[in-house]
Amino acid sequence: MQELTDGGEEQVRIYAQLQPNANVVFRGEDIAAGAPIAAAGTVLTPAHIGVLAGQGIPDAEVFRPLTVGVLATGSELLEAGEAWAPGKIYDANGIQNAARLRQLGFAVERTHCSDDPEEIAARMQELLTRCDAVITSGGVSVGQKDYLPTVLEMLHAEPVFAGVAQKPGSPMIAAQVGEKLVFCLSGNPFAAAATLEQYAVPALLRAAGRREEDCIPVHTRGRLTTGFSKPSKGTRFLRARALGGLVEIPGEGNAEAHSSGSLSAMMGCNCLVELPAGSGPVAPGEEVEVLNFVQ
Ligand SMILES: Nc1nc2c(c(=O)[nH]1)N[C@H]1C(S)=C(S)[C@@H](COP(=O)(O)OP(=O)(O)OC[C@H]3O[C@@H](n4cnc5c(N)ncnc54)[C@H](O)[C@@H]3O)O[C@H]1N2
Ligand code: MOO
Repeated sequence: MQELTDGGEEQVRIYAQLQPNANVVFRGEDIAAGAPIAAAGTVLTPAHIGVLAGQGIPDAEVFRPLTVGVLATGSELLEAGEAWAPGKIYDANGIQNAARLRQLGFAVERTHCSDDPEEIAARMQELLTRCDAVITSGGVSVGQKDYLPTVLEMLHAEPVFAGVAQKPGSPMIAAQVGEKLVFCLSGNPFAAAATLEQYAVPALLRAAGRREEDCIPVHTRGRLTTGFSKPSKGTRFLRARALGGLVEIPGEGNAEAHSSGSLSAMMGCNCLVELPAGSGPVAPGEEVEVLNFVQ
């Protein structure tokens, strides 16, 4: 290296002993000839694409991106931008679920409809003809206008499971219409977001061709920097931010920030904290189970 000389042009004094092959990059040093670059089912990151291009490989065989139909149900729903009227709320679930699915590489067709079983069935049928799977929100519980169970029967859906023993999102339903998966999530916005991560995202990513271990939220343990004041009779999932082994539950001192109907505390969160059935309040310094959102 010229920094290890006196810089002489005609005669040069070299200050360091040369080592054979020092500072030489050998052919095949980065990737040996014939070595696999990525196993089947690997998500191609910019680094994978860079390595492929560096080997002169212009294209790679990939799975077809799946299209997911996102249907928000509820006669109270308005599209953001529409004029508000009494009794109405803006559709947050549809847009949030669609954005999350797009972030994971899915194509999305999004729409919303009223609490009318014929209309829900028609919209779901349309989405099923064009999409590989459908995610709905709202109308899954036992209220008079909760028609999703009826609609699934109308479409001769095969149940996969109905109900999950947790808060939030307990009344969700997973079913198959023909070969296609349908997830009917609760209308409460945080319940929809949490169960999308826990149940729909892993199944859809697996169907899209990802390796199984890359489809499931990774479980880690973390130490709380903030607490949660309510006891948990059943299994409870809280939205949280995990970084470097520390976990912050947002909205400290305000358990209502964690109600299924509140969404804003979800901003900036990257995981769910699992509080087992029968837990009391949790305090800073305690260790908790963390489910990291799939990247
Ligand atoms: N008798 C019982 N009632 C309820 C039970 C139960 O076990 N027994 N479970 C409760 C739980 S837990 C949940 S979760 C909800 C789920 O109900 P639905 O899925 O039928 O949800 P909706 O009533 O349609 O909506 C709930 C809430 O969320 C609002 N919402 C709906 N869609 C959207 C959207 N796209 N964007 C924003 N907000 C939305 C809706 O207006 C309601 O306020 O059932 C309980 N009941
Ligand atoms: O499951 Mo519900 O989301 O607890 O309100």
